[in-house]
Parts: sequence; C-alpha cells; structure tokens
Amino acid sequence: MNIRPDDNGQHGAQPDAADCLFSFDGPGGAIAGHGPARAIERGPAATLEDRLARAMGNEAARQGAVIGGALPFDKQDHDCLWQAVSLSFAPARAGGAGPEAEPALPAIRALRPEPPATDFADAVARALRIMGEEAGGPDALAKIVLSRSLAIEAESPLPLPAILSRLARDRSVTTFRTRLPGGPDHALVGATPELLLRKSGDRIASHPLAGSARRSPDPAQDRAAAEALSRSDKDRREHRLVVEYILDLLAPFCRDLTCPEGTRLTHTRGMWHLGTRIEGQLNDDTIPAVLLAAGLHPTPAVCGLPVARAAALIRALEPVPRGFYAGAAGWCDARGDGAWFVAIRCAEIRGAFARLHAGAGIVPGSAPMAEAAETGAKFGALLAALGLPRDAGMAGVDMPG
Ligand SMILES: C=C(O[C@@H]1C=C(C(=O)O)C=C[C@H]1O)C(=O)O
Repeated sequence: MNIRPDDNGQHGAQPDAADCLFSFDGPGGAIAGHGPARAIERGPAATLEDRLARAMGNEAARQGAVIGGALPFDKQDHDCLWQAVSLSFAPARAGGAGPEAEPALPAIRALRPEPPATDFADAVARALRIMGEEAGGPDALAKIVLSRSLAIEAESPLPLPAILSRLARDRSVTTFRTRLPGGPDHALVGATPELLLRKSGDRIASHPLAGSARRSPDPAQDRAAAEALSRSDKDRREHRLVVEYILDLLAPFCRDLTCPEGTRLTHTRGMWHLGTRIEGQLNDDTIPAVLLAAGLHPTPAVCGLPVARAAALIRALEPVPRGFYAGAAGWCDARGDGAWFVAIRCAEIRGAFARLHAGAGIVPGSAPMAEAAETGAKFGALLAALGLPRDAGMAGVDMPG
C-alpha cells in the first residue's frame, strides 16, 4: 500500500484526484482511497464475508489493504466496494474553499420530485393506517421510514470536487464520495451527520440519529424548534426504537456497551436531530468494521421496525428504488478498523444527472404533510451544494401557518 504525499511532501487527503475511489472527510479527519480501480467481487450482504475472504485470501493481498465503498439499502442488492491502491489522509477537515475559489456549477435545466410531495404524504397516510390496523398484533409495524427523491438534470456534467467542497462548509457532517459501477463519473456523494459504526482496535462507536426538526435562520425560532424537538414524545419514541435496536444487535459482540451521554440534541447547518452516542468494547477485535456495519444496517433510523416488514412496505410504497441511498458508506483497513456512515443527505450522480433522496421516520402520531416538509428540509444541503435554493424541495408541501 502506497501512502501518497502531496505536492509539498505532506500527507493530505486528495478527494479531488481523478483516480479517487472513495473519500470521507469529517470532524475526525479525512481519508481518500485511490485507484486504479480494483473492485471487490459484487454481491448481496449474505455473501460479503466470503467475497472479502476471497479478495483478501492471501497475505500479500491483505498487506496494508484498505477497502471502501457503499452498501446498498436493500440487502439483496449488490454492494460496491473497492480496494484502494494508495491512500491519502488529512488530520482534520480541510474545509470548503471560498466561493471565489470554486469552479462554477452548471446551470440546472430540470428538477422533478419523484413522487410529488402530496403523493408522498398519501403514502405516509397509508403507512399510518396500516400501523393503526395492526396495532397490538404480533409483528405489528411500529415504525417505517419513507423517502422521496428529486431527479435533477444539469446543462453539463456535475463537478464532484466543487459539490464536495460546498458540502464541506458544514463542519458538523462527514462529506463523502464513493465510486459506483459503470465508470468514474458515477458516484454517491453526500454530507452525512450519522455514524453507523466506527471501530478502532477493540473500541466501537455508533451515533444513531432519529427525530428531526428544520432549523431556522432566526435564532429565537431556531431555539424554539430545538426545544420542541427535545420535548416531542413522537420524536423520542422514534429515536428510542433505533437506539434499542442497535444496542440489541451489538450486545452479543461486546463485553461493555453504554450510552455515556444519553440522548442529546445534535445539529447540522440545516437540521436539528435527536442523537445518542453508543460506545462499546468488542470481545473479538478482529471482526472487520465492514462486517459489523453490514450486520447493523439497515437500522430503524432509515428502515423501520420490524425491519423485514418495514423493508417490504418501503418497496411497495416508494416508486423509486433507493439504490445506495440509506445504505452505508465507509472504509475498513487490514486490521478491520474503519468507519461506516449512514448514506443519507446524499445524491447519486452520473454525469449531468443527480438523484437526491430524503426520508422521514413515521410512527403513530406522525402528520403526513409535516413528514413531507421534513424530507423537503433534508434535501437542503445537497440542493445548496448544487447551487439551487435550499428550499427547492419544499414545492408542493402544504403546511398550515
Ligand atoms: C432518512 C433520513 O434521515 C434519518 C431519519 C431521521 C428522522 O426520521 O428523524 C433522522 C435522521 C436520519 O436517521 C434522511 O435524511 O434521508
């Protein structure tokens, strides 16, 4: 494995390099993996361990190997993982370049919500009816996360480095890009606030988010939104289901597992969330982070409960397949250490086309149009990074007041 120095002989993450296979840049530092592209054989989650063992089957392949990429939302779909030939690092967020230093973004010629906000609200109402009918029964649907998307077409290919640089102005998130199949102009690009799993030696951490409120540029309204979220019974229930699910799944792997800070408000530039940091100590520190992440995913933060029931209903109610949205994106080194993030606040970009996705957790008590508004607000970061108004995803959202 090559560790690349930059032009000054320093080590710096180089997410802009044309041969970038994956890059992650967040509060904890930055890592980028470079090609030439060497793909891990693709397949569903059930065969991941075997495929990794085949790829890393001999000592030479294992030496310094770092893999990175994306796991799809649907565990039957094929993942897209790459083995890096060289790596670049930076200790902390390089930060977004100022607007004057950025290459111009192409004009956007079309933006199409799929489905429109009103149809999304209808799907939420349908999910709520199903929850009501099943309530108290065995395997009753307790939560479902429904999403919608915006299909965007630009006049010319969308420049990934400029989009990442604009996303990186929000220092609370981890910006990421990971190459998808079919060529270097096909990528998943985003700015996620949610850590699925980080592993360093025998220490692991997860930081699930669930329960959201849109932030306001007015400080008093912003504070009021945060306070209302921290008091909201609906959001606390929605959040608790996720934390309990993750604790249950990680417990068998850990000798120690705690939530040292309890549930707290966290924020990005555009959203408030309820978040709980989970920390644990593994019984066996050789288990790779990618396998722990694949086992945890999809949590009820992006799918629902019971998981299989919610996933089936998502397939039935959402008109556009999620692909890698609401999957996981991350990296893992030869010792199994690494970090995997929930692939939200992201877009699948191919040349001049982008598809943005955003979802919202539905529990009894959710209001359909308020959930449509929440997804509209969650599009904001990606829309702004594409040079569009942050609220361009609110079209068709009809909120009282
Ligand atoms: C599904 C998304 O976000 C997830 C859902 C949340 C919620 O329902 O409150 C909050 C954070 C994320 O776990 C998304 O951003 O698309």
